[in-house]
Amino acid sequence: MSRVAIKRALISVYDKTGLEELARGLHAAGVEIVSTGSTAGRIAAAGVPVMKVEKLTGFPECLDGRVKTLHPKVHAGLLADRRKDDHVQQLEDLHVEPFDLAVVNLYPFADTVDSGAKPDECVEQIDIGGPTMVRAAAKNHASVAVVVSPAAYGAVLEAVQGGGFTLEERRRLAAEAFSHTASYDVAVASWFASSYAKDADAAETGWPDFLGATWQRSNVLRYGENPHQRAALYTDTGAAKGLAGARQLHGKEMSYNNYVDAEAARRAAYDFAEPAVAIIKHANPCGIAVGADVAAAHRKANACDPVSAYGGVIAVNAPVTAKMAEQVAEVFTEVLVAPAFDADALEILTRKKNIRLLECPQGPANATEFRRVDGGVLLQTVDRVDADGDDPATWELITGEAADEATLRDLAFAWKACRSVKSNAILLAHDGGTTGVGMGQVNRVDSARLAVARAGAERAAASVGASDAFFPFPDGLQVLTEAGVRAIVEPGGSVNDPDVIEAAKQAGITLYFTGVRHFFH
Ligand SMILES: NC(=O)c1ncn([C@@H]2O[C@H](COP(=O)(O)O)[C@@H](O)[C@H]2O)c1NC=O
Repeated sequence: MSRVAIKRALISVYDKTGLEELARGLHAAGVEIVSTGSTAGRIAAAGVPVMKVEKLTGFPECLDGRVKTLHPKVHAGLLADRRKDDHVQQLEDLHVEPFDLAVVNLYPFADTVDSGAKPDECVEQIDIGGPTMVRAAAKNHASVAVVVSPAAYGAVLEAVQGGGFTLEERRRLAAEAFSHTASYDVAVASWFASSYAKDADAAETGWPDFLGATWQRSNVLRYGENPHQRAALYTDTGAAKGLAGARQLHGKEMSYNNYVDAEAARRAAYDFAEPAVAIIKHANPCGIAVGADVAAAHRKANACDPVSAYGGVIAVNAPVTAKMAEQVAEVFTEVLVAPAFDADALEILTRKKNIRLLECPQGPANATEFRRVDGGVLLQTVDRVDADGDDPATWELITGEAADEATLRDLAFAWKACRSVKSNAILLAHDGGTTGVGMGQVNRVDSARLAVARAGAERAAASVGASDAFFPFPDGLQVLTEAGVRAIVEPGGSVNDPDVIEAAKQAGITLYFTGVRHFFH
C-alpha cells in the first residue's frame, strides 16, 4: 500500500496561517479532525467540526499548556505501524484510533530569543509536545503523513482528494519534519550553551562549549571554484539573510566564485560611512574608493586598476544611481551587489545581458566567522575597523610632521581599505581612492613593490601608504619612500621598529603607528 488514505488528522499549530482553509478542505473530504486548545478554537470558529484533544485523552490540557498531547491515546495513534497486524490488534484492544495525518508547527523559540525576551519566557517557548508528535509521526511515515509548514497545506488537500500521500511523499515529509525538529533543537541547545547556561570556560572566554548551526540548501551551483568541483549554496535555516539571502534582480545564475568575490566586495565597501565602491577580482580589491556620491566613488575605484577591473565583482554601500549604472555598463562586470538600485539604474543595467545584479540590504552582520580545517572548524570574531587604533585620533605620530587634514583623511581611508586586502597588504591611496594595491605576497617588500608598480611613478609619488601589519625590516617601507610616498600608517610593534623608524626619518616622511593590525588570510 503505497498511498495511505487520510481519514483522521491531528492538528496542533502555533502558526495558524492557512488553518481555516485546511480544516474546511479536510472536513469537506470527510476527514475527522482532532486538535489542541486554541487551534481547535480557530477550527470550530470557522464552522468546522473538531474534537478537542482533551476529549480524546480524557485528561485536561494543563500546566499552562506544558501538557496537552503528551498522552498514549495521541502517541499510540501516531506510532502504530499499520503494516503490522499486532499493532493494529493492539490499537483495537486499547481502543485507540490511528491518525493518518499530523499537522504541527512549533512554539517560536528562536523568535522569542531574538526579541530579547527574559530567560524564563524563552524557556517557556521550548515546545515539548509539538516536536514529540512531529518525531513520532515522522518515524511512523509508513502509516502517517506529517506536515510542519503551512506552505504544504495545498499539497495536503490535493493528497486527500487523491487517496492520500504516496510512501515516497510521506518519506519526504518525514525528512522535512526531522530537519525541522533538528534545527529547533539546535537553536535551543545553542542558546543554552551560549547564553542561558554557559559552562565556566564559556563564561570566561565567551566561546560556548556547544555551537550548532543548521543549513538549508537554497541552490545547487553549476560548479565550484573549478568546473570539476561540485558546489551548492546553503542558507541559515533561521532566516535567509546577508549575501546568501540576497535577491537577484538580473543576470545569469550566481557562481561559486561570484559569491566568494561578492562577499569580499561587501567586506571592502560596506565598512565606510560615506558612499563607497569596491571592485574585486579573485577575492582581492583592484579598486576601493569613497566619494561624494556612488558614481564618483565608482569612477575612482575603477581608475585604480582598469585592466584588473575588467570582469570584476563590484559592491557599493548605497543605492546605485543612473549615473553610476552608466559607468558600470561600460566595463564588463560579473556582479554588482548593492543595498538598492534606483529604477533608472536598473533600466540601464538590465540591458546588459551578462551582469548579475544582487540586492542585499544590510552589510555583513555576522559577529563571528568560521573556517573549516580538517576535522574541525576555527572560529573568530570578525575583524572590524572600529577597533581601537582605527581612529586616527588614537594614532601615534612616530616621526615627521603631523599630517595635514587631507593627508590624514587619505591615511584613514588607506588604513580602512587595507583591511579588505589579503596579507601581506600594502595599499596606496590618494583623494579617497586606492591608487595601487599590493596583496597576497609572501613577503611585505614584494607587496610594496607590487603596490608601487600598480600605481605607476606619478600616482605613487602623490599617494599615502598603509601596511596591514608592521614592517619587519625597513626594506618594504623604503620601496614606498623611494617611490615618493610621503606619509605612511602601519601598526608598529616589530623588534626592528627602530630601524624602520630610522629609515622613515632618513626619508623625511610622516609615520604613524596604529597599534592594531589587520591581517586577512
Ligand atoms: N505540551 C504539549 O503537550 C503540547 N502539545 C502540542 N503543543 C504545541 O502547542 C501548540 C498549539 O497549541 P494551541 O493549539 O493551544 O495553540 C503547537 O505549537 C504545538 O506544538 C504542546 N505544547 C508544548 O509543549
